[in-house]
Amino acid sequence: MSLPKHVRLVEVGPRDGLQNEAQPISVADKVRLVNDLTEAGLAYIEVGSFVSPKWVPQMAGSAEVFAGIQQRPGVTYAALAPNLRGFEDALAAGVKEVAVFAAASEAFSQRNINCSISESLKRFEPIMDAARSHGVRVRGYVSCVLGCPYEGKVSAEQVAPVARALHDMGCYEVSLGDTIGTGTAGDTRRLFEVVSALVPREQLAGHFHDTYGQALANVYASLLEGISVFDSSVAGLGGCPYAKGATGNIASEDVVYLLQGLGIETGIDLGRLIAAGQRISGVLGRDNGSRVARACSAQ
Ligand SMILES: CC(C)(COP(=O)([O-])OP(=O)([O-])OC[C@H]1O[C@@H](n2cnc3c(N)ncnc32)[C@H](O)[C@@H]1OP(=O)([O-])[O-])[C@@H](O)C(=O)NCCC(=O)NCCSC(=O)C[C@@](C)(O)CC(=O)[O-]
Repeated sequence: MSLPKHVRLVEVGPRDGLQNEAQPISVADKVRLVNDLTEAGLAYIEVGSFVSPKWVPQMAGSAEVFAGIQQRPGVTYAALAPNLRGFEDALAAGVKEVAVFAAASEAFSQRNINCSISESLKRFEPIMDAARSHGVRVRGYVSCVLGCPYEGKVSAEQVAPVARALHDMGCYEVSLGDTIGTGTAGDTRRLFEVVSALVPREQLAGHFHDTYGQALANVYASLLEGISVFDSSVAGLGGCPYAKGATGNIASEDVVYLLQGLGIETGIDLGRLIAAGQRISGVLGRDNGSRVARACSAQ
């Protein structure tokens, strides 16, 4: 299969990245990050989550972040919604695209959203109905597609029916998340081979965490499988509050560098992206998790 000419990056740093930080982050810093990412040319930014603040305190204030950002026409600003309440709060905040999130492992589903996989899929149905009537697009996530922090190895055959259920209920795209970053390039190729029998490849995305240093290899393996949408996080921010030991998402800067080297367009200004990552890393007082950003900033 030939490589795609264009890849779309879904920037999840402000959500998946910041949700895991222990220290409080001001609304102003979140707004600045989203605006910086817009300036860097990201066409899709996941800004926040309308989840319970008891479960994920860092995402409290997502409505204020939406109110503060400068939205550029043509850019999608999205949020997670775990239930109808979250969807309604997102709608009230003016959100035009939401994401629902399920898991391929029962134990993770319970720890993350306090219900079984099948209960979660039922919970999404009223969101899909409400989204349709308000013209809101819905993206779907499946977590733990290559491994679970509680159950260990997860097979592609466990993932495929969950991805299909999200697709069948109307999610226009399903992102497959290697939540704990244990997957290898071989596992990734097999995952997309199996899942694409039930969901078209053009409607699948890859979401890789870099815990074992395999994320970039997994992006490349996915490209070879015809996948052309990837979730990534500026400065490699992130982890998952319900996946102990999971490190950051793959760094957006590193993915852009890989894609540029392959002659694949993203529309992203790497210099501006690096600057955005340096700034938020400074705010958080942590090392920049992007190797490309670290190397470029050292020059
Ligand atoms: C789903 C629930 C709410 C169920 O949690 P629950 O406790 O079963 O829900 P409940 O309906 O019994 O409500 C409990 C309390 O939460 C409130 N509540 C209920 N819903 C909302 C809402 N939408 N917004 C704000 N508050 C809400 C509700 O009002 C009530 O408040 P109380 O009466 O106790 O004061 C909870 O488990 C939750 O919020 N979980 C979110 C977990 C999460 O955000 N995880 C991280 C995102 S997933 C991820 O990172 C993986 C991904 C996507 O990146 C891909 C990958 O890497 O794998």
